[in-house]
Parts: sequence; C-alpha cells; structure tokens
Amino acid sequence: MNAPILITGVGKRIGYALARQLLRSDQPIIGTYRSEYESITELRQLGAELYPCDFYDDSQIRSLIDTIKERHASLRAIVHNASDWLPDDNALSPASTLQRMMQIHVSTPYQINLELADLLKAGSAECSDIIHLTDYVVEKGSKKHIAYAASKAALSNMTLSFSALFAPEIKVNAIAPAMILFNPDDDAEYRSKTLKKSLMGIEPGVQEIVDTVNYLLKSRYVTGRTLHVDGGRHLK
Ligand SMILES: NC(=O)C1=CN([C@@H]2O[C@H](COP(=O)(O)OP(=O)(O)OC[C@H]3O[C@@H](n4cnc5c(N)ncnc54)[C@H](OP(=O)(O)O)[C@@H]3O)[C@@H](O)[C@H]2O)C=CC1
Ligand SMILES: Nc1nc2c(c(=O)[nH]1)N=C([C@H](O)[C@@H](O)CO)CN2
Repeated sequence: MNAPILITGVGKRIGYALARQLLRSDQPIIGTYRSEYESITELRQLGAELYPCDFYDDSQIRSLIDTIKERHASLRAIVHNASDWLPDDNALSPASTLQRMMQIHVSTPYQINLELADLLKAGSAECSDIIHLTDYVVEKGSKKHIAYAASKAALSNMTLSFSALFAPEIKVNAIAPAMILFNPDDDAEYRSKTLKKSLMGIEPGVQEIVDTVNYLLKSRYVTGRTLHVDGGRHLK
C-alpha cells in the first residue's frame, strides 16, 4: 500500500476530482477542506482521511501539520490545489486582499512543504512529489486579479527553490492551468469571450489536470518545471 497523498482543497471541482480518481485507484488520500459538501461525505466513504482547515488561519495550519505528523510516518506526495480566486475589486481592503492571496498560495504551501518534507523523504517510492497548482497568469499578469496573480507567481518561484532544495528524494513541479472549468455563475458572454482566448477554444474539464498530476507522479526525472495546461493561450 502506497503512503498517502495529501491534497489541499478537495471539496469541489479539480481537488475533488483528483482525490476521487486516486482513491478509486487504491491510492490513500489525506484531504483538506474548508466548506462541507456532499462530496466530502463521498470521499470519506471512499476511504479518504479528511481534515477541515481554513488556510487563512495559521493555527489551523499548525494543527493540520501536527496531526499529520502524529498519524503518518511517510507521504507519497503533496498537491497544493487549494486556492481563492479573489478579484482585486472586492469588499476587502487592498492590504487584506494581498494578505489573503499570499496566505493561501504562498505561506500555506511554504509551511507545509518545509514541515512535511521528512515524511515525503521517508516514503518507499523511488521519489516523492510536491505539485503546486499555479496559473497561466503567472506569465502574463491579470488586470482584475493582481494580488491573485502575484501570489501564484510567488508559488511558481517556490517550485524552483524547493526542487533544488529537496532533490533527488523529492521532485517539485508546478501545473499552470488556464480555463479548465468555468464556475456556475459564469454567464454566456464571459464563457464565449474566455473560450476565444486560447487556440483550442474549449473548456477541457478537470480530467486534463488529473491526467497531468498522474504524469508527474509517474515521472522519475521531471523536476523544477511547470507544465502548462492552457490550450495554447500564450499564442493567441
Ligand atoms: N478552474 C480553472 O479553470 C483554473 C484553476 N486553476 C487552479 O487550479 C486549482 C483548482 O482550481 P478549482 O478547482 O477551479 O478551484 P476552486 O476555486 O473551485 O476550489 C478551490 C478549493 O480551495 C478551497 N479554498 C479556498 N479558500 C480556502 C481557504 N482559505 N482555506 C482552505 N481552502 C480554501 C475551496 O474551498 P471552499 O469550497 O470552501 O471555497 C475549494 O475547495 C486552483 O489552485 C486554481 O487556482 C488555475 C487556472 C484555471
Ligand atoms: N481558485 C481558482 N482559481 C482560478 C479559477 C477558479 O475557478 N478557482 N478559475 C480561473 C479561470 O478559469 C481563468 O483561468 C479563466 O481565464 C483562474 N483561476
């Protein structure tokens, strides 16, 4: 039996699909969630070990790390999926917006990677993995999500630092998606405009990211790299 994979933000969409597919492949999963959904009940029934954790609260991050260290001797991988796509035009102050973006996309992965590295190194697999979910906007920026994009750029940079620090026992890579899955409240005009931004012009769905994660988990050689899953958006 493989050591568990820790996935953050498994309550919905990409994190949920990834956790479910890995569980169905008999891969043990430790998942974190913030809001309670039926999906959480389903993942628990599939055997997932689940922890509520709001990454805006450092004491909850501390408690999560301590609990995982107490209950597990090793980890196969960590997937930093949890994310808050906060627009700059929101009810919070600019200071609070930037603080939140840096907290979830930079401070949380930074703390978890450093604190749980020994568990990743203790695994029986040939090598272990850390995967950061970044974003296409790391390359281009975003007029409406400046703080979000800046924090994802910091997460992208940490991919370089952690891959050099942890090699060869742990591979560290990033996946930079663009337009994988619309949100329910995205209207027809936004959907049409967004699909035109890539060469492929489609909403590929969560399986694109699930397959990319599985590729990285199977690799023995790729590290310090970002896999771009963006439909050729950079060439439009
Ligand atoms: N979907 C897409 O097209 C794209 C996605 N990505 C990236 O891929 C990853 C997955 O995307 P997607 O599934 O759409 O993400 P979602 O925004 O749909 O879900 C992210 C998850 O993170 C959780 N989360 C948000 N804030 C916090 C917090 N403060 N503490 C703990 N958990 C939190 C959410 O919980 P809750 O339900 O409680 O809010 C949710 O489960 C993300 O990193 C995203 O940035 C990048 C580009 C495109
Ligand atoms: N945490 C999230 N990050 C992002 C989301 C999302 O739904 N949650 N969605 C996008 C968009 O799909 C964008 O890529 C469209 O161009 C970006 N990040």
